[in-house]
Formats: sequence, C-alpha cells, structure tokens
Amino acid sequence: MQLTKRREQIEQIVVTAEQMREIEGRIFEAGMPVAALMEKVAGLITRRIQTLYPYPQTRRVGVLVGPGHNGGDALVVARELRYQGYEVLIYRPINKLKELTSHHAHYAESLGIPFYEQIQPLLDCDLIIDGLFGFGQTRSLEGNLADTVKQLNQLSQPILSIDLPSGIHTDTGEVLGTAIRASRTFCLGLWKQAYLQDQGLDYLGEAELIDFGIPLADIWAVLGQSPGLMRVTSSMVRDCLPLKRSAATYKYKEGHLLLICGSTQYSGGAILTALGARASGVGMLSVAVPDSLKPLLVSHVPESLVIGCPETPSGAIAQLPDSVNLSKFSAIACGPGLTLDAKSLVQGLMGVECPLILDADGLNSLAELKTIPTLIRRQGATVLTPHIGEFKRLFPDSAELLPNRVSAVQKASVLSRSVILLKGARSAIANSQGSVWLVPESTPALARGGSGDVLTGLIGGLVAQPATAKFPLDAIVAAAVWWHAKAGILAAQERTELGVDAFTLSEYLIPVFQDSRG
Ligand SMILES: NC(=O)C1=CN([C@@H]2O[C@H](COP(=O)(O)OP(=O)(O)OC[C@H]3O[C@@H](n4cnc5c(N)ncnc54)[C@H](OP(=O)(O)O)[C@@H]3O)[C@@H](O)[C@H]2O)[C@@H](O)CC1
Ligand SMILES: Nc1ncnc2c1ncn2[C@@H]1O[C@H](COP(=O)(O)OP(=O)(O)O)[C@@H](O)[C@H]1O
Ligand SMILES: [K+]
Repeated sequence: MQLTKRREQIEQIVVTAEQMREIEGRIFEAGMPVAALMEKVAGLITRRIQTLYPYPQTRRVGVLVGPGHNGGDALVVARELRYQGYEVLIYRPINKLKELTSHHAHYAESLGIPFYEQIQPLLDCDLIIDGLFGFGQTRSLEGNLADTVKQLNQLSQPILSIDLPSGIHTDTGEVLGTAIRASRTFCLGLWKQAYLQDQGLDYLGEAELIDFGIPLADIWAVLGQSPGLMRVTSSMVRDCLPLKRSAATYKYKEGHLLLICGSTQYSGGAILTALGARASGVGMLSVAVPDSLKPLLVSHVPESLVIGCPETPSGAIAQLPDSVNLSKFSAIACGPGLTLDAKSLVQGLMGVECPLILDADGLNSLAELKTIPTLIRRQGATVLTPHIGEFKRLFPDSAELLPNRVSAVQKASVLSRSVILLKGARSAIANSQGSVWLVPESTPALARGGSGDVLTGLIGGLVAQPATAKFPLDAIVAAAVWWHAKAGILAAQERTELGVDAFTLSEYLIPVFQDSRG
C-alpha cells in the first residue's frame, strides 16, 4: 500500500486507551518484541527532536521519567540524545519501575547520565521531555509529583510530551489532578481520543502523530471495519463536497434551501446564516424572516428570495405565510435569531419531509416544547447543532456524561435518532447508529457571537444540494464543520484572532473551498 494512502487512513483513526492496549497486545502476540518496538518508537521521536530542537542551539535536555513504558520511551530518547551530543539530565521521581523501563534506567546510569529525585537541577534546561505517564495513566497526580508539575508549568522553556501530557486522561482529555502544559506533544501510533476533546486542549500544545507502522489489519481487528470514532481529514472532506457541476445543470437542480431565522431583536443572525448558505453554492436560497426585516435581508443577500412573515408583537416570526409550500424545498434550516416567541413555528416544522437543521432558538424551542419524541417519529432526517449550553437543555440525561463530549453526543444521537453536532473547540458529530466524527482543527477566533449562524447556513446549503445526497448526512455535516473551522484558521492567520468577526468568517469560506479542491 502506498505510504500516503496509509497515512490518510491512519489520520482518520481515533482510539481509546483500551483499544490502543488491545492493538499493542496483538502486535506483541504476533512476535514483535516489546523492547524492539520501544526502540523503534523512541528512535523516531529522537529524530524529530533533532529536527525541531537541533544541537547546539538546544544543549541541555531534562528528561522526566515515569514508572511505565512512557518512562521507558523517555529513557531511550535520553540515551540517544546524549549520543548525539546533547547534555542530558534525568528526573526520576518514582523508584519502582516496570521491568523494561528499569533495564533502560540501569543502562542510562551506566553511561553516566545523571539521575535526580528532585526537579531542581533540570529547571535551567533548554528543553524538557515529559515521559512521566502515557496512556497507562488513570490515577490523579498528587503530592510532590503534582507540585513538581506545577513548577514545570511555570517555565518558559519548551516542554515536549511523549504520547500525552502527563496528567491528561487518554480518553476524556480530563486533567487528572494536575497535568503538564506541553508546548508540543507527539502522539504515538494512533490519535488518542483526548486530542479531540475540549478539556485537554490547553495542555497538548502543538500535536503531531508519530506513525510507527502499526499494521492496519491489527487496527481493523480491534476497531471493526467501520469504527465508531473517526477523525475528519481533508481527503474525507474532499470526497463530500460538491466539487464539480454538470455543464447542463440549472438553478433548480442544485438544491433549494429555506432558512427560517431572525427577529427584530436579532436581525443579524438571519444575514449571517444566509451568508453561510451563500458560500455553499446552493442553487436557490429562500429566507423567511419577520416582515420588517425584509429590506435588510434583500440589501445584504440580494440573490435570496426573501419571504416576509407575519410578526408577533415582540418582532418574532408568528407563522409562515400560507403561500409557502414547504414540500418544494430540499432542506430547511431554522433557528438563528428566532427567539422563543417563534416556538410554535418550530413545532410546525416537525412534519416536513426534507432534512431539517435546527440551531439556536430552534433547539431552545425543542427543549421548551419537550419534543424530542417527535424527532424520533420524523420521516425526514434531522440535524441538531447545539453548543454545550443548548445541549444540556435539550438532553439533560446525556449531558450527565459530560465532560466526555464523545459519549454524551453519541448517547443523544441514538436517543433522538438525529445527527447531532455538538459545537465547541473540538466539535463532534454523531449519527443515530452511534458513529462519531471528530474535527481535529479549529481556532479560538471562532469563539465569537454569530460564527455558529454562518455554520448553520453552510450546513443547510450543503445538505440541500443533490450532489451531496449520496453521502451520509453526518459526513456532510462533518465536512461543513471542517470547512468552517478552516475558514476561521485562515482568517485568523491573515487578520489575527481578533479579526475574525462572523461576517469576515463567511468571506473566507470560498478561499478555503478553492484550496481544498486539491
Ligand atoms: N502502545 C504502543 O504501541 C506503544 C506504547 N509505548 C509507550 O508505552 C506507554 C504506555 O505504557 P504503560 O502501559 O506502561 O503506561 P504508562 O503511561 O507509562 O504509565 C503507567 C504506570 O504509571 C503508574 N501510574 C499511573 N498513574 C500514576 C500516578 N498518578 N502516580 C504514580 N504512578 C502512576 C502506573 O501504576 P499503576 O496505576 O498500574 O499502579 C503504571 O506503573 C505509552 O504511552 C507509550 O509511551 C511505546 O513504548 C511503544 C509503543
Ligand atoms: N475555542 C474554540 N475553538 C474553536 N472553535 C470554537 C471555539 N469556541 C467556539 N467555536 C466554534 O464557534 C462556533 C460558535 O457557534 P455558536 O456557539 O452557535 O455561536 P453563535 O450562536 O453566536 O453563532 C461553533 O462552530 C464552535 O465550534
Ligand atoms: K507523557
């Protein structure tokens, strides 16, 4: 198999600690000696360190060694770096080591590498390598060890963590007592779930996968051919986007999206949602807004068909005009800026047969109306796009599984038979069979009012297009989230994190699309 093809497949895989241990077990059972694998992995780590932190610009390296095989990796790296000329110092706070780790410790000692039980001598090193704990950690860091980690986190020098920052739970990303705040982490073999959960993000630093050649057959044997967790990659997204139209197409063949959004209180939400939909390239865009918002919408999105709706006294949409035939739309997205005064409208949408995307007050209306059971009976597909607050209101039982966002969204999707996008720093998209897509990249520049509205429009516009109909709905939603995040990243690169207001974000969607066509 071509190396690039393998890499693409490996990049999509996400494992839990238990799965990693099972995969590792199969490799050892097949005959790979544990020590040989450690040597191979540590060799790859050492070479990356030499590239990223070359000698002699980086001269003194402090290595933190824990009791398990994470510590074993660190000891082999320490030995090899010393051989390359670096001055290496080792901090070993726990004396009882696993057998292989203990052998490496003896050998390192015999070479004259100094070992310390206190962190003090390592504090002026140019680089710290963290090999305290990897995926074997389950217990909290306490006592002296926790104090040491806090001390290390005050340093200005870079800290490189092996496999995971010590103290971070492999599956949930939770900080177990306290954790190393790494500037960079090398994830060994396969992406662990923690890299795709919000909780541990501030500790991981720049994350990089070190592929050490785990056979795909072993991975599939443990995960099954269609694994429950998948990482969204650019190649997966490329497969799902409407890249090329038929030369003979016309507007009604490229999907008709209806947006229902806005109120006099929140008029901007309707504009931003429409701008997100615009970037999807959908053939026809209709936008239903309260009557008094009609001129505003027309001026910002002149290509859209604006449907003025009767208003409640508070300026929300009271109902859709009788002339609107909901069966002619290929998708409907509803919610941004709606206010709860439009909740009877939301209830009325439950019967539509096309895919229905609900966001913001569309979701809050569902929560108030307690209509989750209605979702189960819907003929058409449903996509719910809550942020964490909306999620808790909608699915209080599933929310008990938080902060493990993966388990929480999985449970809620199965329960509501809907595709659910749980938004956050690392968004998760689940389908009703329990499969979850995780979006590995984004930017805190998106943590800003209105950026979710742009996403809702983009999702709606993609779902509405017949070109995407051959893909599973959850994959289309995941592709939209990836696209939106990439637009944020590009905008932040060019304009700083402060320069990514939601309108600007919508303008970066097409440049990202241009790039992703490959
Ligand atoms: N998978 C692969 O293919 C490869 C894996 N490799 C490497 O192996 C690593 C996994 O190694 P691992 O299983 O030995 O576990 P690791 O994370 O080193 O630590 C567990 C030890 O720490 C202890 N301990 C835990 N918490 C504690 C606390 N709070 N305070 C004190 N002690 C605590 C715990 O003790 P216990 O809880 O069992 O009493 C146990 O002794 C993996 O991350 C990677 O670096 C590579 O070498 C090759 C390829
Ligand atoms: N820290 C963060 N890092 C990356 N993306 C974020 C972060 N915080 C929020 N986002 C993204 O920004 C968007 C915010 O959406 P939402 O909360 O619905 O805001 P609004 O309703 O104001 O538009 C989501 O796509 C979410 O994933
Ligand atoms: K570590």
